[in-house]
Amino acid sequence: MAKKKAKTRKNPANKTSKFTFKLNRQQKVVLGSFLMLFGLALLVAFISFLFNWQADQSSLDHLANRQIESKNWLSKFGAVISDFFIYQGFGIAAFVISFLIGLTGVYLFFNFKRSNLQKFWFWGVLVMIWLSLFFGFFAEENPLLGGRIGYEINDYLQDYLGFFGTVLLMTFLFMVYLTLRLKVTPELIGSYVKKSKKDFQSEFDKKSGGDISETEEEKDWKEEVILKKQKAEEESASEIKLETVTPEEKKATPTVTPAPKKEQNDEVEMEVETPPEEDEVEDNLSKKLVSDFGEFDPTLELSNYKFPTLDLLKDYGGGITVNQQELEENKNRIVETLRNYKIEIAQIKATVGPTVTLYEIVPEAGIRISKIKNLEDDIALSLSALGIRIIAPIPGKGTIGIEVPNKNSTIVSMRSVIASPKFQNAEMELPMALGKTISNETFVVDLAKMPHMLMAGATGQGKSVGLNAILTSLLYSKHPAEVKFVLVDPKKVELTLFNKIERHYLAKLPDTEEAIITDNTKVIHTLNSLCTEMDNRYEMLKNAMVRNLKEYNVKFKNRKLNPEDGHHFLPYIVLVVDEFADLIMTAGKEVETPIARLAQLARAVGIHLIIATQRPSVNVITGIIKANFPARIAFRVTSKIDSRTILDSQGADQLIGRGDMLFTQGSEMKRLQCAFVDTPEVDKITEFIGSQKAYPDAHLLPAYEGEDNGTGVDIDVSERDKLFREAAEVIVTAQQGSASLLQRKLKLGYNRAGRIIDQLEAAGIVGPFEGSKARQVLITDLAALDQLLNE
Ligand SMILES: Nc1ncnc2c1ncn2[C@@H]1O[C@H](COP(=O)(O)OP(=O)(O)OP(=O)(O)O)[C@@H](O)[C@H]1O
Repeated sequence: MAKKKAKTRKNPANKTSKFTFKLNRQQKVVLGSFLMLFGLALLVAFISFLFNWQADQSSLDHLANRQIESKNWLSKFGAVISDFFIYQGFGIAAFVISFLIGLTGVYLFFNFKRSNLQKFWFWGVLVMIWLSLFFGFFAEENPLLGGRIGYEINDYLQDYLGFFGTVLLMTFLFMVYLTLRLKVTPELIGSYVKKSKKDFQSEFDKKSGGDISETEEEKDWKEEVILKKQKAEEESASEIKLETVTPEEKKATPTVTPAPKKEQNDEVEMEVETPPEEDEVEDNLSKKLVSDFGEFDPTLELSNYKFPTLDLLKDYGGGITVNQQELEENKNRIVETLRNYKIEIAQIKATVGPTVTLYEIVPEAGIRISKIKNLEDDIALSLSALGIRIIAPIPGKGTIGIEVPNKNSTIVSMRSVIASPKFQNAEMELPMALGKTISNETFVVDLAKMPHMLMAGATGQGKSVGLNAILTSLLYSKHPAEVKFVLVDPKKVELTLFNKIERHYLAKLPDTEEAIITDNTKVIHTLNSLCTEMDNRYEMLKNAMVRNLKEYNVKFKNRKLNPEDGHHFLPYIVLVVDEFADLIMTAGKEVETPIARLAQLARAVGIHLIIATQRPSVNVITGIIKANFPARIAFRVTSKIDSRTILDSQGADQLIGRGDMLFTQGSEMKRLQCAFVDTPEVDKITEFIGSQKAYPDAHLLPAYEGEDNGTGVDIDVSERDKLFREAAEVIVTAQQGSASLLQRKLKLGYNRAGRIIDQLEAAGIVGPFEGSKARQVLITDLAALDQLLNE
């Protein structure tokens, strides 16, 4: 039993070796010793053949005649086999064969790892052919050196490549051997030459030094110096040794396990067989596909697509101008105001941004931070400026920040942020260049990481420009195959420009005219369709055994997923909703529920949401929405309450408008000046894209089957799920009509549980869909259920 087990156990060390047939240890020893001796015999026969080949020519013709003797040390066998390998074969290069056969014997006999052997054979045979060609070329008249093969190859090459061509080819092959097999590189030769030069020099020095007689004193001094030098060298060597060797030793220690002592009385010898590793067919297939066709390129269909150029964006010119006088005045006022309240400042520093200047102050020891914070309005009054914001303390800096708006603000052009290396070199999935920070650095974030964003701001403060800036960033960085937008614009005027890129970048419901959604019912349909798309994508991810869209696409590009199984490259989908408040007011739960579902689940499948609203009140941005939108942008809002709703802290009410904004992604809050992109610029960009070759249609989302005609009341009884009854019992017992309950209790996938719920609704067991609440259960107990189902 134990033996059997041991036999089937794999030895990971031998994973790489692949054999076509299996030998046990005894067989290996027998075959190994045979091959070793056979290799030796060949060697003897070959050597002997070199001396006797002419004399043995006649014996070759009369093999059967026992009267005719052969001079070869291995007689007729030796003569025949040598003639075969040397004269008819590779010439003296055939010695390599005897070596390879002998070596194979050694490997088998001592049970060495065979991957090295394969290398020996591969390179051995190549060397043999090369040598044969070499001798065939340079010693054509001596058939023993190049053999027939050398002669023929040389003849063939001379016909096609000529004399020089053949020499060049041989030289090239020689270099290939030196580089790939012997790992000889020009650097190595260089260092070798240097070393031998040094050796030569020192030898020379020694010799010439010996001639000149040194005084005893000089000798002593030299010896001393040499000794010191040696000592220092030894020391430094031992130091280096300590550094380099220790980790290796450390690494080796835990893995070294003492080899089991061989039993002296080995009565029962256990044999461990290592079955060959089976190749993973799929993996092999994908590797083959990749090697044949290269990685899948999703951009191939629009391979001539040209990204919009920078000159489509306007340069609003001029960087930040520092007004020394203004800075000085502001500084004095801040210091004075604080002094009036007995707050002394130890240090003050100003950083000039595009719209605001940050004055960082370090108060004298013992000053309470809250005291400064409370002086916000007083400082604003003394500076007679709006939009003062006090950050006390600035996280991670240990200073207090006072942001004061500049008299003349600078426009941050979209062009400058798109052209910045930060954006151009951003290794992000969905990079968005939002604008510039207070220290005038371009601020780029990844929407894929956020994973959803909420944007609020009173009217005219820069929301639409902000949305355009985000969309522009994505247009400048992503190919139409990689990202699709679903645009919801109840105002009907803000996003219409993007209609031009419908067949490049937009996604829409099938059988709809316009890709940009302006109508409330269509919004509901589209949101539900996105939920279906999300579920479908989850199913695909599950089948592909990956966790997120990025991994899925990598796997698909590597041709590890078969398109015939329904797999295809998945673009990111960015849903942009402008005027969310308007939607919620008119459609309420019908919009909130799918938005909440998408926000909760869609991140892994590459669906990201950007929602903008004028009115960030609590009935618009509900708890569930807020909880799922960690990234928030606030433009200027009208009240502290609005600021709290959107940012969970005040500050947005202190902004100065025109793209001045606060951005938070959870913890830290950043003040930014939003990049400005004007409508004509967006027009030019969409025109540039729209005039290029496009896909036949916009990206189609799954068709939405409305509740009235879809999940319908008339689901065929015969189409009920096998677990229908069981599910009904679970629901009735728990008196809770939720799909997730079924998922947990019956261990089902989301889709199946959802379908069962629909069937339960059709059977009148649960009530209709009620948004985020669980459905009402219409049957009170199991008896009633039995009665209903048996009817
Ligand atoms: N980043 C910015 N830089 C400079 N000016 C800006 C910026 N953003 C907005 N503005 C100015 O503010 C004006 C209004 O901006 P925008 O149309 O984006 O406001 P909004 O918040 O979308 O308003 P509404 O909610 O009424 O649509 C713009 O026309 C522009 O002049």
